[in-house]
Amino acid sequence: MADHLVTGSEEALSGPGRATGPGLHARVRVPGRLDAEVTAAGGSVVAVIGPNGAGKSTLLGALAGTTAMAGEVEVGGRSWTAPPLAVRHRRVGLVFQDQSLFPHLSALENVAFGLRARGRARTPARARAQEWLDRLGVGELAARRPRQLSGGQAQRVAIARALATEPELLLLDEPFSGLDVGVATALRIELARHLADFAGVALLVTHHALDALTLADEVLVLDGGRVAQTGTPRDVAAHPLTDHVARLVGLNVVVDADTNRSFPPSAVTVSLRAPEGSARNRWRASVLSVVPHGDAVRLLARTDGAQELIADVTPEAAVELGLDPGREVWLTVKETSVRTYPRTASMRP
Ligand SMILES: Nc1ncnc2c1ncn2[C@@H]1O[C@H](COP(=O)(O)OP(=O)(O)OP(=O)(O)O)[C@@H](O)[C@H]1O
Repeated sequence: MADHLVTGSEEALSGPGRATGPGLHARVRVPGRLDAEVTAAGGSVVAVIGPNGAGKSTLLGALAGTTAMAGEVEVGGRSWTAPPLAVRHRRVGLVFQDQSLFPHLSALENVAFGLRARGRARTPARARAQEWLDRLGVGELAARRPRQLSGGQAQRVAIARALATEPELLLLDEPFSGLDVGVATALRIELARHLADFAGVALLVTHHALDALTLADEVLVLDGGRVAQTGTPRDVAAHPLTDHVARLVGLNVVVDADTNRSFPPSAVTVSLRAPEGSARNRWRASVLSVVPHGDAVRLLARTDGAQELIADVTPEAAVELGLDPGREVWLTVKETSVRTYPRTASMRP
């Protein structure tokens, strides 16, 4: 049975400033790679997160029609799979990490290309393309070829190209990776503005908690080709069900029978001697890495039970305790810092 995801909540539909348009319902099966169901309301932004190989790109490829799948895809109440709709007839806008702009075309021609393919005459297509480049802040670069653009500029052109055709589905596969932090931040803010006006469904594959928290209305967590969790960014960040998401949002999660127990790294005490307290809240562990983290030092350690936990300690404590990789330590957390929640696959009914 496919895992089930319901995204695009009532709040997403009525949320401030969100345009609404065609929604998405898909049940996607790609043997050995993905078995998932996605429902998202028009105007919603769904962050797709999960570890490497989880099936994120496979999901986007199946929706775009470039990856063969079984199941169904329905956009705006119209089936794209029965009968199969050719890739070029799917109203999809794609933005990838490596931009995928045509190298022999100028920025303007790249954006106009999609419009021309949809039957617009040359002059209006070029005028519209220029408008979109202007909106993305790269209007003055219209005549440049992709190789004459910086990574951030090229990604702006790619976003302009994707949005210019007014797609029903916008698929963004790690659009900020490979960009400098400052450039990525500026582009994230810019994209948030355009997504607010976007009436279709946007799926954003990302490895960054910040993207999910700032851009998305809903989060879909994939793991091993299955839907591991769905919910609002706030739900998922507060109650991560997978180690991957726990790491992404900077929390420790330990499993205890039918419950997850989560706690922040700042709540973990590190000592060299076995501390008092319940076995539930203390672990013997070996230090794996020690890195600066803001004003603190972040320690990653593996417990005797092979669980990886993170702890933040002061730089003084790190020196005093000799916290180098390989060091055997005890980790303790106070019960009052632990949040307990069920190990269910969805936070929503
Ligand atoms: N063209 C392909 N043919 C067969 N299997 C593939 C193909 N592309 C990916 N896979 C496999 O499908 C599974 C899902 O891969 P996918 O690329 O969708 O994961 P992902 O979540 O996007 O990962 P990443 O974060 O590393 O990009 C993996 O096991 C992968 O090895």
